[in-house]
Amino acid sequence: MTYGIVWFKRDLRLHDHLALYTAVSRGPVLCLYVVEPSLWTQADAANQHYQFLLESLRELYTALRKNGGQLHILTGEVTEVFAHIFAHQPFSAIYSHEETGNDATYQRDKALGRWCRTQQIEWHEFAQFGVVRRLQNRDDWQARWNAHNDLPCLPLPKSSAEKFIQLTTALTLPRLPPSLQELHLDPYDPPERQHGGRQNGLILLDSFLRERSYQYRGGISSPLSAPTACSRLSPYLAFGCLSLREVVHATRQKLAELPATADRQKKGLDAFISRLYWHCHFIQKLESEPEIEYRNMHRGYDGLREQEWNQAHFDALVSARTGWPLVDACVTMLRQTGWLNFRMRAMLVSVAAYPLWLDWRRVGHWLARQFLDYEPGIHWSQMQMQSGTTGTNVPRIYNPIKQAGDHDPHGHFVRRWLPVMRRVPDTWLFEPWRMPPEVQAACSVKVGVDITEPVVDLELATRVAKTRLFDLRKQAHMQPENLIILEKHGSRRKSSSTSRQPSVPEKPVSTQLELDW
Ligand SMILES: Cc1cc2nc3c(=O)[nH]c(=O)nc-3n(C[C@H](O)[C@H](O)[C@H](O)COP(=O)(O)OP(=O)(O)OC[C@H]3O[C@@H](n4cnc5c(N)ncnc54)[C@H](O)[C@@H]3O)c2cc1C
Repeated sequence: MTYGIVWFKRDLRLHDHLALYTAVSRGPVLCLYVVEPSLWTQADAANQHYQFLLESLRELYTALRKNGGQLHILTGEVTEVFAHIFAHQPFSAIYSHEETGNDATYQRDKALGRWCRTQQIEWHEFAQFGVVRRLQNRDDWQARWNAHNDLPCLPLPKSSAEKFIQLTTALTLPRLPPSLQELHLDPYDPPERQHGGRQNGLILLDSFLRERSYQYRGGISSPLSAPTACSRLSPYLAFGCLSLREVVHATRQKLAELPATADRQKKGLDAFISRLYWHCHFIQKLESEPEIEYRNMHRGYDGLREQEWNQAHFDALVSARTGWPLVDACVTMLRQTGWLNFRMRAMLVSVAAYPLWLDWRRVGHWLARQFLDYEPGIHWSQMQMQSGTTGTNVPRIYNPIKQAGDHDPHGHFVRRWLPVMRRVPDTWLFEPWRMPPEVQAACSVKVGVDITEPVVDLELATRVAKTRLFDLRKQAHMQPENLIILEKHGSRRKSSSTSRQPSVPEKPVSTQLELDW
C-alpha cells in the first residue's frame, strides 16, 4: 500500500490545513511531527518556544484522535527520520506547508528536497500565508495576498477517519518528545507567558473581535493598554494554531456585522487587518532574501557596528540595568511574559542600535529567544529596519525618556515592573538618577545602588550614533543599492486594508512604514 505523509511544522491545527486536506483527499495518510534536535541548539531557540510547541502538539494529538487519526511525534533530523520511515514503511509523497524559517530550517528543507528527488518521492508544499515562493517582483503582491486570503477556509474532509494510518511498530525511533536536558535548552520559561493550543487562540480571537478591538485604535502604543488592546494572536499565528486566513475571514465578518455607529471599533479592525497584511509583507522579505537573517540588507552598512561590540552595554540591556526606567521595565516584562507591544519592541532595538551602538545580530538572537511569537521573517526584517541597515527606511530613533512621558506619564508601567520605582517621587520618574541626595535619602532610594545610573549619556551617545549613520547614509555610493532594495522589498500598498480589489502597481514606498500611532 502506498500512502502520503503529512508533515506538520509550524501549522499545528487541523482546520484550514491545505496540506492535510489535499493528502486526505488523495489517499491514506500518516500524520507526523518531527522534533529536530539541531534546530533547538540554534541561537534563536528557547524553552518557551518548546513548551508552547508541546502544548500545541498535545491539543493537536487529541483533535486528531477525535477525528480517527493519530499524530506520530518522532525525534531526529528530518531527512534521517523520513529515510528511516521509508525503509520500514515506504511512502510515495510528503505534504507540508511552505516555511519561511531561519537558515537552519532552510538548509534542512533543501536537504530533504534532494533526498526526495533521489527517492522519487513527491513533496507537495502549500502556502500557508500570503507569502509567495519564487516571487518575481512585488508589483502584484497585494493582489496575491488578497487572492490567498479570499479563498474559503478548508475543513477536515468528512471521510478522513478511514484514511489515517499508523506507523509500523518496527520503527525504532523514540516516540516521545525529548526532555529539555536532551535538547540542551536553558530551562527558563516566562511564568506569565501565553499557553499554546488552538483553543487558547480561538478564545483570544473571539474576545478581541467582540470587545477588545474597541481599544485597538489608540490603545496599542502604550505598554499599559497594549496587553489587552492588541489581539495577542501572534504566537498562535507563528505556530500555526490558527490560520492567517481564518483570522482575516473572522475579522471581515465582524466588520460586516458591526453597525455604522461602531466607528471606533471598525477603524480598529481595519487597522488590525493592515497588521495581518504587514505580517506577510515582512515575511516575504526573508522569503525572497534569506541572507537578511545574518547580513545587512544594504551591504553598504557592513562594518558600521560589527567591530565595536560592547559587552558591557549588552549586559546592561539584557539584565534590565540600562538606567532608563522604561527600557528596564520593558526588558523585565518581556522576561516575565514573553511579549511586548510593537512600539516597545521598536524602542528596545532603537536603544540597542543607537545610544548603545550594538550590532543587530546578537541583539536579535537575544530578542528572538525572549519573544514567544518569534517569527523569523518579521523579526529579522524589523531588527534591520529599526537598526537602520535597510538603507531604504528613514531611521526612526526612539528616545526612551520621551517615550516614557508619552506612553506612561504617571509611571504605572515602570512601577509595576520595577518595584524600586514605587518609592521614587513623580517628579523624578523619567530621570531618577538626577534625584538630589536629600530626595534619595527621603525616599530611601540610592542612585548607583538601588537605581542604576544610565549606562551612557543618552543625548550625547544618540547624537554621535546619528551622525555616524547619517554621514554614511548620505554618501553617493549608497544610493544605487537603495533603489535595488526598494524595488525588491518595498511595499506598493495603495488601497484600504480591507479592500479586495487587486491593487494597481505603484512606485515602491521608501519611508519608514507607519505601523503604530
Ligand atoms: C524588533 C521587532 C521584532 C519583532 N518580532 C516579531 C516576531 O518575531 N513575531 C511577530 O509576530 N511579530 C514581531 N514583531 C511585530 C509586532 O511587534 C508583533 O507582531 C506584535 O507586537 C504582536 O502582538 P499582537 O499579536 O497582539 O499584535 P496585533 O497588533 O494584534 O497584530 C496582529 C498580528 O499582525 C502581525 N503584526 C502586527 N504588527 C506587525 C508588524 N509591525 N510587522 C509585521 N507583522 C505585524 C502579527 O502577526 C500580529 O499577531 C516585531 C516587531 C519589532 C519592532
